[in-house]
Amino acid sequence: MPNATDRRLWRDISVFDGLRTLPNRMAVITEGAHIIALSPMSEFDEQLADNCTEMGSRGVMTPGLVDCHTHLVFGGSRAEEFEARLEGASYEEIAKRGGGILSTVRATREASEDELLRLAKPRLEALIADGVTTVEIKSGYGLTVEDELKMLRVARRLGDMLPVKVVTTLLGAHALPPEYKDDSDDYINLICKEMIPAAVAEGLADAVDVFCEKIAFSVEQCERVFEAAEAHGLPIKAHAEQLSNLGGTAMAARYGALSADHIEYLDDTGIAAMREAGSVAVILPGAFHTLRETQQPPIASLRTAGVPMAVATDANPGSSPLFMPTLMLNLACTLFRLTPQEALAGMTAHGATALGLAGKGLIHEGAEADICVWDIDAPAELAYAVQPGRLRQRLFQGVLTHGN
Ligand SMILES: N=CN[C@@H](CCC(=O)O)C(=O)O
Ligand SMILES: [Zn+2]
Repeated sequence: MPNATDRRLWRDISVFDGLRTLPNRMAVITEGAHIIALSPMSEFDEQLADNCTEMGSRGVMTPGLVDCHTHLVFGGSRAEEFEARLEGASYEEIAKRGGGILSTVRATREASEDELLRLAKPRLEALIADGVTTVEIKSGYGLTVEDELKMLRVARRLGDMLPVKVVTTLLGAHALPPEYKDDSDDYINLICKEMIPAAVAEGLADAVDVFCEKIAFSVEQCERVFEAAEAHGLPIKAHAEQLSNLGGTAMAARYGALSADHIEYLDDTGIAAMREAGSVAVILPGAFHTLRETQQPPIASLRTAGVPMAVATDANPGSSPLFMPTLMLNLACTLFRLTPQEALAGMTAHGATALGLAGKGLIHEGAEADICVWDIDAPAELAYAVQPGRLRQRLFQGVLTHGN
């Protein structure tokens, strides 16, 4: 099997470069962890093929997929809640009676770090098998300092043991834990004064996130969390405008949010604030689908405003128990009318920007060799059909981890 230092050559391949499909069929060469040549097949200099391992021809090359919003580390199952929703209970009603996120909190608190790792590994392997090379993993089901750190340690360990880049996000402000019932400001104090500093001290968090919603935290409370994050030098993101329009996105944009996620109820003020701040709109069709939402995110207005749109799985036990990134490409198109190119850019270049990794998720000479090659004829087919098994080859940091 070739190793990372070999030169590898693909011929006559269609390339989606992270933003668009290149007009010509291409030749691509990698060496070590980087792409060293990318040229139209018609201009390919055959001498460059010397000393290259031939990796095949035809098919489609994309950057490795970037899943920029997941909650992969959790205990328990919410199948019963799924059934309750089918019988008419809403996500908010279930949350208000102590189910929903809090039911996962109970199971996650009970699980050891090793147990959470054992449970999360196959979920992440499923994403990797569908082309993911960079993934974000949030905490948010611990809601004590120790349990949040436990989740983040699991996320870091997953990144150490599997061929994927893991970016971690502290989501202490995901739900109000029962022991702080009627004391939500005290819980926000705990996040600001203990949780964020502890996560920073252990190097466990790459960003800080909040759930700004009536069933979670107010705009003012989320702002306090962002102030603490800023004081510790951490970038911020927000679950905002998912179930109602509270204005959390505009506030997050004032703190330079990397992204605002869900945003079904986002209004023009919020869109303008995002454009101004350079925030990415993270579109989560899995949650929209699972919760049978009806309010569409304002795709056309985001497009007109030039706000970059990312697409992610939101893989989690409640609102999006869906662990298949390419399914999200399909849902983003069918539910929200993204074009297949927009959906793919959302899970490559724009997904990377939503993680503060602008420049990743692209194919060009000099780019890192995080690459997927798919057994399809055109990039749009990745969004058009929902069909496991099309990943022919996957390179992570130049190492071939799938195919041959
Ligand atoms: N919206 C809030 N948080 C998660 C849901 C988590 C859950 O239901 O367990 C989300 O992104 O959809
Ligand atoms: Zn989420």
